[in-house]
Parts: sequence; structure tokens; C-alpha cells
Amino acid sequence: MTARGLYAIYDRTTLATDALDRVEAVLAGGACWLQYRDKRDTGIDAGLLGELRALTRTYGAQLIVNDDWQLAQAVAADGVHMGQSDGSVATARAALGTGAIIGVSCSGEIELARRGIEQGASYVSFGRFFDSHTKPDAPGADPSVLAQARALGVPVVAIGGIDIDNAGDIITAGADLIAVSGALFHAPDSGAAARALCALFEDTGSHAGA
Ligand SMILES: Cc1ncc(COP(=O)(O)OP(=O)(O)O)c(N)n1
Ligand SMILES: Cc1nc(C(=O)O)sc1CCOP(=O)(O)O
Repeated sequence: MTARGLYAIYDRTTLATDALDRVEAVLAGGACWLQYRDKRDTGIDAGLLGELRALTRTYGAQLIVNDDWQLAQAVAADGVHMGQSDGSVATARAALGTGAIIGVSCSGEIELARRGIEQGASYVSFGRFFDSHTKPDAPGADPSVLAQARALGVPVVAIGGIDIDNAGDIITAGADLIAVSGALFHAPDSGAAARALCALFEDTGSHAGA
């Protein structure tokens, strides 16, 4: 499993259409993880999730479902991303097994990351680092938390307003994966945006605090 690179967030909440062509372009462009995020109250689109499962398999990417480990299990996703109000990480780990990817939101707080790892999280996510149209009200985080988090021994994810102009600094600050939605799925060319973000990981080999 690759745990360094581009983590694409397919945010069904803010995308007007299913945009599966964009998902495929982003995966072909090198994204190694894809998250399905849907905050609408319209019920689960099982067909869409099935398409995402097939596309991620085709491109060798990991499929992560936001918020709901039971849904992740039902669609045979590779893992789940859990916020602080999405239930017990320990329960999710017990249900999904040792091989599942389980991420936890930590805002800018290293203590939340420690607690999440104790409960079974396999990656920790920090943000928001920049203004985000996708989630404008997410609390802010300082990039220095990324270097601190590297000592915890699991992949470190950065999220929130990341784009081609600021991603290099965030990778240098310590992110193993950059989680990106708007700068991919609202770009004029989603495939080109993915390729450009992935190329930053080749140019930025060292991390602060590594
Ligand atoms: C990779 C990643 N990091 C953080 C989040 C935010 O998750 P959460 O705190 O559950 O908030 P919502 O996305 O549910 O609004 C995420 N989805 N992915
Ligand atoms: C879903 C999400 N969570 C965040 C957090 O800080 O916890 S920021 C965010 C939105 C990510 O999308 P974009 O790349 O368009 O800003």
C-alpha cells in the first residue's frame, strides 16, 4: 500500500454531477487514495460507490469511505475516515480488521492523533491549513503540527485548501499524503491537476522532522 502521495477527496456534497470522468482522470493522474465524502441527506448511492470501487481497483488505488465504517464494510472499501463525532475508532478497527485503513481527523491537535492511534487508527489527518470552499468552517491548523506528528509512526495526512501553489510547503512541512478536493475536482483539467500535485512528491523528497 502506498502511503505517500495524492489523496483525492471526491466530495459528492459539492459536486453538481457524479463527475466520474473526473474521478477517472484523477486516478489516471496518479492519486493513490480516493475518499468518497457525501454530507447530503439523500441516502447512499450504492451504484456510484460500486463504480468508485471498480475504478479504484482498475488504477490500483485505495478506496476510503468518509464517516461510516459500516458503509465502508458493505461496499468492500479499503478503509474509512472518521471524524471526532463519527463513533469509536476501536469499534471500527475490531469490525474491519487489522488490514483496513482507518484515518482519524485531528484538526491541529497532536493529542487527538495520539488518542486515535491508541484506538487503532492507521493514519492521522490535520487541517484545515488554507481557505477551503469545500469545508469553509473547518477549524484552522498550524503546519508545524505535521512535523510533530511524524514522530507518531503512522502516515500523516494534510487537508484543507491545498492546491498546486501551497502543496509543496505542506509536503516539506511533513505531510505524507495531501488530501485535496476542490483543486482537483473543480480544476479545468482534473487529470493535469492530479499529475502536477503528484509530481511534487518526486521534487520534495525530504521532510522537516523526518
Ligand atoms: C483525509 C480527511 N481528513 C479530514 C477529514 C474531515 O473529516 P470529518 O472531521 O469527519 O469531517 P467531514 O469530512 O465529515 O465533514 C476528511 N473527510 N478526510
Ligand atoms: C473535508 C475537509 N475536512 C477538512 C478539515 O480540516 O478537517 S478541510 C476539508 C475540505 C477539503 O477540500 P478542499 O481540498 O477543497 O479544501
